[in-house]
Amino acid sequence: MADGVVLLDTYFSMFGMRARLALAEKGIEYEYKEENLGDKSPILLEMNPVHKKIPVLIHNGKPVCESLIIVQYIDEVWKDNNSPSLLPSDPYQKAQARFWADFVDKKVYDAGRRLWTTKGDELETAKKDFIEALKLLEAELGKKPYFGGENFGFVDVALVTYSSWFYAYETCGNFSVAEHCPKLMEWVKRCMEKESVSKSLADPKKVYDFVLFLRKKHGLE
Ligand SMILES: N[C@@H](CCC(=O)N[C@@H](CS)C(=O)NCC(=O)O)C(=O)O
Repeated sequence: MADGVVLLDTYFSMFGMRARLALAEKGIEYEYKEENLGDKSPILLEMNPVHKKIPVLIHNGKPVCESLIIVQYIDEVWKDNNSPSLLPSDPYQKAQARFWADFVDKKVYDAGRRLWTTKGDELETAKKDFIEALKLLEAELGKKPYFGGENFGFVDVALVTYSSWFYAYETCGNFSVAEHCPKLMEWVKRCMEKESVSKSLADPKKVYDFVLFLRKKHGLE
């Protein structure tokens, strides 16, 4: 494998988008390789033999796996680039940022997935869980412009990629994020004003078409 930076990814992945976004924030040039998860490439299997999942960041031939670990790696390796650090230097603040990013992975991902893979009572529970998780995040954001405070940071990267799935979640679940969490939607708009964010996130309409395709495949439509 040649030197440099390669990202194994898929367009629709909120995890892959985190890596794209962190690389964009730091202004890193890289080779993008779109994976077909139905027919995984030998390089993906070689670089992530444990989970066999995207994203994988390959830096000078060496793989880094798991999106939040990739974002932290990018933040540490390219810390002298012109953008501020994504993670705070204070150990307590850093622990808090990691806590909320972990919360996103545990609660938002799980409830979000149930929003487009279930029906009836299960869907109602998913909706309740999803809104509850977003409300907790909205409270954590408080009056700050970003989760990172004045600067866009680690939790912002972890969560904002989900916003490209909101339209699909809302349509499948028949609810509105803005109605329940207006401040969080203002934060999404604020983040989208950053070029690093807008260019890294998938088009919500395309995400919805993709979700419809998966729902048909699994007999949900
Ligand atoms: N915890 C992982 C999750 C990555 C993940 O679930 N990737 C999915 C695509 S969104 C994948 O590669 N799935 C392939 C598979 O499960 O076989 C991360 O944060 O990177």
